[in-house]
Order: sequence, then C-alpha cells, then structure tokens
Amino acid sequence: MPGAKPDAHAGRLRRRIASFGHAFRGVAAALRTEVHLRFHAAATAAAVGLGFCLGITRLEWALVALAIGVVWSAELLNTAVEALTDLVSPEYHALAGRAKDVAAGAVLVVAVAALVVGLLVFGPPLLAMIKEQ
Ligand SMILES: Nc1ncnc2c1ncn2[C@@H]1O[C@H](COP(=O)(O)OP(=O)(O)OP(=O)(O)O)[C@@H](O)[C@H]1O
Repeated sequence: MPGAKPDAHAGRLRRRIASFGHAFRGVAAALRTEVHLRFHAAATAAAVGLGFCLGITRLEWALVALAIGVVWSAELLNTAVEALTDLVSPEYHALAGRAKDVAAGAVLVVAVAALVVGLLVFGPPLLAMIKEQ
C-alpha cells in the first residue's frame, strides 16, 4: 500500500507467509490421518505418470489438473467437516451424521467426475496401445 510504513509491510508479508505455512500444515496433518487422502496421492501420482507416458495434450493436462485439484480440495474440506463435527457433537446426533454424510457425498460426486475425466483422457490412448500389441 502506498505510504505504508516498511514495518507494517513486513508484518503483512510475514502473516501471509505464515498463512501458507498453516495451509501446508493442514494438508500434511490430513495426509497423516486420512487413508482416503493417501489413496488420492497415489491416484495423483498414477495420473501424472500416465499423462507423461501417453503424451496427453495441454488441454487434457488442464482437465486432469482440475480433476485432481477438485478431488483433493473436496477431501480436505470433508476432513475439516469431520473434525469440526467430532468437536461440536462427539455424541450421536442426527444432524452431525447428516453433516458428515453430505460432506462425504461431495467427495463422491467429484470423485466420479474425476473418474469420467480419467476414462475419457486416458482410455482411448491406452486402448490404442493395447490394440497395437
Ligand atoms: N456424531 C455422530 N452422530 C451421528 N452420526 C455420526 C456421528 N459421527 C459419525 N456418524 C455417522 O457415521 C458415518 C461415518 O463417520 P466417521 O466419522 O467414521 O467418518 P468416516 O466416513 O469413517 O470418515 P473417514 O473414513 O473419511 O475418516 C458418518 O458418515 C455418519 O453417518
């Protein structure tokens, strides 16, 4: 901001860097506790590896990247909803169950969409490779 003191500017920058640190800590914590996220990590590695092996186009990379990002994002939000639900309602409550079910449903929806993207992008070149042999 013009006219801002250098100290205030440095403070804002430090807070912004710290925010990135918190976000990375969140991803690392979720990776440690969530089996599903480790599965997504393996699927991400497989999709990126296949992308390089099959030489997919720039647009296909964009679709694959979007699918990966949306699935990770949904799974992380689902993990956050589960943690908050357990904090607020450790006892059984129908609404707590609904919150968890709906959050899990959000993951399911994007996972199916990502599967469709994967089949459309990787399916044809993989089939062509199989037919060639
Ligand atoms: N406090 C609660 N009150 C009511 N139902 C709950 C409650 N906690 C969990 N449930 C029900 O049990 C299901 C499984 O909950 P849980 O917390 O074990 O999540 P999960 O699906 O095992 O998550 P993950 O395997 O991703 O950690 C929920 O989707 C919900 O239907």
